[in-house]
Amino acid sequence: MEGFGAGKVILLGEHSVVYGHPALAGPLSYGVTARAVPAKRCQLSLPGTLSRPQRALLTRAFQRVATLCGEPGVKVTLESELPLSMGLGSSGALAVASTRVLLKAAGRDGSPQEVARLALEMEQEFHGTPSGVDHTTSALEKLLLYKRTPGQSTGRLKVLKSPRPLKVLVALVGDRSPTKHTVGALRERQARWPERYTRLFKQIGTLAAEGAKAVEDGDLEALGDAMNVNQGLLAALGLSSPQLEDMVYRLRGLGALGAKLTGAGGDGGAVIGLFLEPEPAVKKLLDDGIRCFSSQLAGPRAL
Ligand SMILES: Nc1ncnc2c1ncn2[C@@H]1O[C@H](COP(=O)(O)OP(=O)(O)O)[C@@H](O)[C@H]1O
Ligand SMILES: C[C@@](O)(CCOP(=O)(O)O)CC(=O)O
Repeated sequence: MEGFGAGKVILLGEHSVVYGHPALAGPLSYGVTARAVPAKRCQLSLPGTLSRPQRALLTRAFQRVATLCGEPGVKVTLESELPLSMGLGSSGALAVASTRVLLKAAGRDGSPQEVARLALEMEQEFHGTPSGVDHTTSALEKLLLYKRTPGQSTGRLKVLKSPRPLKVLVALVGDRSPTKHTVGALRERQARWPERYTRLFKQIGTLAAEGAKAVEDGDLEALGDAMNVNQGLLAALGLSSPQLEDMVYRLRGLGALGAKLTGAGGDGGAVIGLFLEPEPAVKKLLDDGIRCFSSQLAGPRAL
């Protein structure tokens, strides 16, 4: 038995989404697969390479969703294609994959909405107070405009249709930045200078709403411009780094319509570039030894 949870990229609106503003996010084809085999009791099997605190965290998170699924008698193993804490939603994907396989083991399929509702239990263990955008995008596997309900980790969403293929290049740079730390450090700055930070969050939320309209209108140039402006605001919030900035400028130099960090940011993480055709840029970066790949987030696919 298997369950899959997709990774995600945020095109516009990370961090401000935590404060109740909209974000535009889409699913990756890479993700996490959870596999279950019959066992005496419900358990998560983990590789010996994980540290003791990591094991404890994962076991706790798994147990929360296992309880809700009625503790089916299975042993679950995980296989991830996503780098950890690099902005691609590995924890949300893990939560969705585990939830899907536990539901299946309990004899239920579960709608994407139900999967998202249950997976939140796990995601809360990783993030504390997630906006919900990661695991919701992972469960629905659609391009979404998502807005958190104040004080909660669920929200309202609109599934967006793109008349044009929406293709991004994703490049990985620098060291891991756990989301919990980045969100926590920003929370301290926001608490100290609330008006200044609230102003920036609002502006980012407006960009996300404008970006969603640009997607629906097929105006990729307008979407790319919103991404570039969003990057400037993320840097103003203290979420970028020299390595992330270098990659942003590199992708723009390679023809990206827009480029920005995606996810939590920090010292390192993922940078996305919106391209009409990303493959030549992917090839160039791979030749230079940079970890990267392309992904289509929405829109018509070539036959
Ligand atoms: N395959 C996995 N194996 C073990 N832990 C994982 C796995 N995928 C995700 N995690 C957990 O999720 C955390 C990463 O989540 P986070 O810092 O939110 O970054 P992101 O979601 O951007 O990858 C890891 O520290 C770990 O606790
Ligand atoms: C920074 C944030 O907006 C997105 C984090 O994404 P990731 O965990 O870095 O993939 C946090 C959240 O939405 O809960």
